[in-house]
Amino acid sequence: MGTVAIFGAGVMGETLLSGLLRAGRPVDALVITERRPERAAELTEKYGVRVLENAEAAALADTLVLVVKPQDMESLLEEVAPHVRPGDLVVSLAAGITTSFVESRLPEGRSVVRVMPNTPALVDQGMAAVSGGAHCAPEHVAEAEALLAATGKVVEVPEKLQDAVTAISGSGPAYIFYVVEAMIEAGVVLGMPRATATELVVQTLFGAATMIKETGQHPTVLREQVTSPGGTTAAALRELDDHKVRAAFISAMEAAALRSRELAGG
Ligand SMILES: NC(=O)C1=CN([C@@H]2O[C@H](COP(=O)(O)OP(=O)(O)OC[C@H]3O[C@@H](n4cnc5c(N)ncnc54)[C@H](O)[C@@H]3O)[C@@H](O)[C@H]2O)C=CC1
Ligand SMILES: O=C(O)[C@@H]1CCC=N1
Repeated sequence: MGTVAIFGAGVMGETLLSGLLRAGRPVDALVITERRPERAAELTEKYGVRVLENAEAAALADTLVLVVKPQDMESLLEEVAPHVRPGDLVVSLAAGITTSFVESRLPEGRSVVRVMPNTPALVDQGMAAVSGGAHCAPEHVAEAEALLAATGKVVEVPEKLQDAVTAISGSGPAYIFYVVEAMIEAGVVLGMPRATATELVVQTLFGAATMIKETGQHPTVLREQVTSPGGTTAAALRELDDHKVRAAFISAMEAAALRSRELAGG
């Protein structure tokens, strides 16, 4: 088994690291790099993983997974580029960063896969989309898929759809947490103790998500089943429509996709 190096062990780097370990990858087949020494020490203590400098890790690894912020990608690529050999695979998880951006900073002909993961990977319920670059064979894409499959579902998409993926499943968990926060606040306004409101909202979210997944029915059908004529749900949904919540979601996700397109430009 080749060595996987994770460059940048923040939220998403740790999520991937812990997922690979849970999936049974030996810790000595993994290394991380991390600019913040206290963060590196924390992860070594927690997982027993080796921490190397970027150049050392690049020289050692066959699979290089880049998990720094888009703004830090340029300088990271400068450090690792001289050490990326022809058979290596470079996997970028950074929002907005295209395969051609990465390829152009590496020696000619290197294999690059762009991935958009999400944080539910932390509980093995991730959703990731992968796209191969110009010098990728199907086995390179399959290798990246296998890495991400350790933490959830993976689909392959044409790279031009990656900004949309970022807006849907990459940022998506944050929209759901926002809705959950709002529903808990509403419960408190209605006189419910916060802990009980939280329990009711979280189980309702879990139940609704499970219904969508397991019944295979369209969300519109499921929503109609809850909406009695002249009842409480109809009263609530009219308020949501009056406040243009559906249109707000579309605008919000268009803004996310636009921001993803901007990020490679710095
Ligand atoms: N957090 C999320 O929900 C998602 C994040 N992503 C992408 O993952 C990437 C990382 O995001 P987060 O983990 O949230 O950010 P983060 O800020 O938590 O982690 C980035 C880590 O990289 C380290 N770092 C920066 N430059 C470095 C360098 N040159 N060498 C070594 N380490 C370096 C930082 O110290 C930090 O710990 C971003 O590009 C983001 O677009 C993608 C999908 C979801
Ligand atoms: O907010 C961001 O830029 C990253 C990408 C997707 C989720 N978080």
